[in-house]
Order: sequence, then C-alpha cells, then structure tokens
Amino acid sequence: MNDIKVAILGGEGVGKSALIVRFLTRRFIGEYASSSECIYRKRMSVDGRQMNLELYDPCSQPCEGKSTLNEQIHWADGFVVVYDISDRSSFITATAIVHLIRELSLGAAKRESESVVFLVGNKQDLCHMREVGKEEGQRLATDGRCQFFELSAAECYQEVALMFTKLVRNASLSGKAKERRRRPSGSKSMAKLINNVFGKRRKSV
Ligand SMILES: Nc1nc2c(ncn2[C@@H]2O[C@H](COP(=O)(O)OP(=O)(O)OP(=O)(O)O)[C@@H](O)[C@H]2O)c(=O)[nH]1
Repeated sequence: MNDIKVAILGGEGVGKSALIVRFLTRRFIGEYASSSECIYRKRMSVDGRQMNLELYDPCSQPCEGKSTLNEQIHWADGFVVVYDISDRSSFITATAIVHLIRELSLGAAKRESESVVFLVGNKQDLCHMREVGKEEGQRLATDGRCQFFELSAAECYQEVALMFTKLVRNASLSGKAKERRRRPSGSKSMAKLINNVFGKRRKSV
C-alpha cells in the first residue's frame, strides 16, 4: 500500500477546503469551518494500485499548535497551491509559496526527489471578476515547475477529481515518496513529525 501525503496550501478563503470536500464527497456546500487544521484520509485506487491518501487542510486563522509552512512543506509528498482568480493578493501569496517549496527542495539537495506541485487557479466561475490572467498562472507554473489548472470547486466535480487523481499518481512516482518508502527509518521519523505537527486531528470522509 502506498502512502501519499498532499498539502493544500494558499491564501485565506481561496477555496482550499471547498476543493478537498468536493473531491471527497462530490459536493460543494458553500461554507466550511476554518478554525482548525486537519488531515482528511481516503483510500483510493490509481492505475490498479491501492493508495492511502492524506490531505492536509491548513487553518488560516491563528489556532492552537498550528504548524508552520516549512513543517507542512517537509511533511508532504505533493502540493496543491491554490489561488483565487478574482483576488490578486491570493496570487501573490501562491507565488511566494511556490518559490518557498522550490527553495526548500533545493535545500534538500537532490533534484530527483523534487516534490510534485500543482498550481490551481480556483473560482473560474468568477471570471467576470477576474484579477489574475490565465497566462500569469501559466507563467508561474512554468517558472515553478508546476502543472497548472484553472477550475471551479463550485461548478465542476470532474475537473477537481481529475486534478487530485493526477496529483496522487505523480506524487506516488516522485522521488520523495519513493525515498520515504525505501527508508523505513525515514517513515518512522515522518510519522513522529505528523504526530508532533498535527496531533490527533485527523478526519475520514
Ligand atoms: N464562486 C466560488 N466560490 C468558491 C469556490 N470555491 C470556494 N468558494 C467560496 O470561497 C469561500 C472560501 O472557501 P473555503 O473553501 O472555506 O476557502 P479556504 O481556502 O479553505 O478558506 P480558509 O481556510 O479560511 O483559508 C467560501 O465562501 C466558498 O463557498 C469556487 O470555485 N467558486
């Protein structure tokens, strides 16, 4: 069984929880609690392989035992960095996160263990209020070695599901996840880190 850890990162209110809930339940419910960070778990089959997926949803508000962005980046095998196409400041935040992920992977040295990063411009249904051009998203994705998606958690389940499935597939093949599977001591310390960082707050949907 492959364990894949994915962190959904981005500015406040960009739709991180909406994307996760859409993927896990197929529903868009409009409002989501954001007072604590949590990990959602899902078992899924990708290309005939069973995966244990953990999706980390951070808390934008100050909350008890909150993990730092660096800790989240070290924990995850793959990332969805989200911005809202109708909010330029969220794109600036997403840009800083992508750069930080890449700086930290350079710190971790080996290029082949580089993390998988998907850049998502959410709220495509609000394109009449667009503040971030599609080509700007594409440019950031190219610079940050990300795959790029523009979609709407509110309107389209299929695109959200395809994006997450592709991410899980790519992350499971990435050097980072493979390295963790090869080194049991690494997974032990990773498990310890998860407990330290996230305590017992885990959810299954
Ligand atoms: N129009 C539109 N609204 C969306 C979409 N996705 C999320 N929203 C709305 O955006 C708001 C924030 O969504 P959340 O999923 O709570 O965003 P978040 O990034 O998890 O928020 P924090 O945890 O507070 O940072 C909610 O009112 C959602 O209904 C979308 O695709 N289109």
